[in-house]
Amino acid sequence: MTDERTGGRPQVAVLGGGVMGETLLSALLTGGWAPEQVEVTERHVPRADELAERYGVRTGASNAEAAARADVVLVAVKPNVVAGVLDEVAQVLRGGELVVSVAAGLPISTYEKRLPAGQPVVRVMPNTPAVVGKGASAIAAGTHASEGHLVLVETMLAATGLVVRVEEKDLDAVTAISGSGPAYAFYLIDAMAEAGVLLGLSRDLATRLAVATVEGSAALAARSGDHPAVLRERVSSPGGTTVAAVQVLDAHGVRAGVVAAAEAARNRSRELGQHF
Ligand SMILES: NC(=O)C1=CN([C@@H]2O[C@H](COP(=O)(O)OP(=O)(O)OC[C@H]3O[C@@H](n4cnc5c(N)ncnc54)[C@H](O)[C@@H]3O)[C@@H](O)[C@H]2O)C=CC1
Ligand SMILES: O=C(O)[C@@H]1CCC=N1
Repeated sequence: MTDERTGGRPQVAVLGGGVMGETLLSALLTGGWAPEQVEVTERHVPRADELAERYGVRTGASNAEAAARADVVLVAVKPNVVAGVLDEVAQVLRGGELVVSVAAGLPISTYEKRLPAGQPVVRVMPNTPAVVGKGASAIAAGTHASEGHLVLVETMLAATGLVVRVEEKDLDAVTAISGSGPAYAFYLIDAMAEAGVLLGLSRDLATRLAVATVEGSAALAARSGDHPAVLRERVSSPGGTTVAAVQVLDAHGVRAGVVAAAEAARNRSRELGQHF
């Protein structure tokens, strides 16, 4: 319902209340959606109860029932579950609803084949820092999605952080960089903290220093607009500690490892799409 009683906001059904479903639910509520304008389906009943309690939203197990009440159907289940969920909701869609999916790898064309003809679909690749408003999401329009649908998705994601529009062909690469990317950053933080402990710092202090350093470096990179290599050079005093450290990172192939990791993620994203 998009009338005045709902502040112009469409009714949203979030299908799947896991990590990403909860993140998007929380972003909708932060972005001005009222709890009664959002509904979550979740197969695992204790988890559904937890979300109802925490956010005051209606929860249930029936994807079809929630979709029948919704203007926007937001698919947030694992890729291997998406086909079954679409078959459930396709029966009740009236054609005007927007279907949004965050599932990794699955091409828009496969949604369009399973849904009623002409159904608007927008694909999104978000990431978990969205839960603190520091996420990075890319969105791509399906065949029948209009400018208005993209603007609506941008509004829905407004509280999550950066939102960019991309062509769908780029979403596997986006998944490899920003979708999976928080795991690379946490991997680095964990390794830095572990190194601090090895060097004699307490784990608490080492972790706080590592987190603040990565957070501060990201903020500096974002604000300065300088190339990351220039920012790295500014840390590197001639004959000092940083060049000694970076030389060891290079000798261990860390840069090549990051590139290979991203390629593996991109390839896995493609594979997920093929098993739809
Ligand atoms: N976790 C992440 O960082 C990101 C995840 N994604 C995508 O988000 C989707 C969800 O991933 P996560 O939230 O991490 O997984 P998750 O496993 O935490 O959440 C999936 C939820 O769906 C529920 N579920 C399973 N079958 C269902 C059904 N038939 N009807 C309703 N609920 C059902 C599960 O009980 C679970 O709570 C995936 O497609 C993934 O590719 C996209 C970007 C980032
Ligand atoms: O690991 C995954 O498949 C999902 C997609 C991007 C981040 N998490």
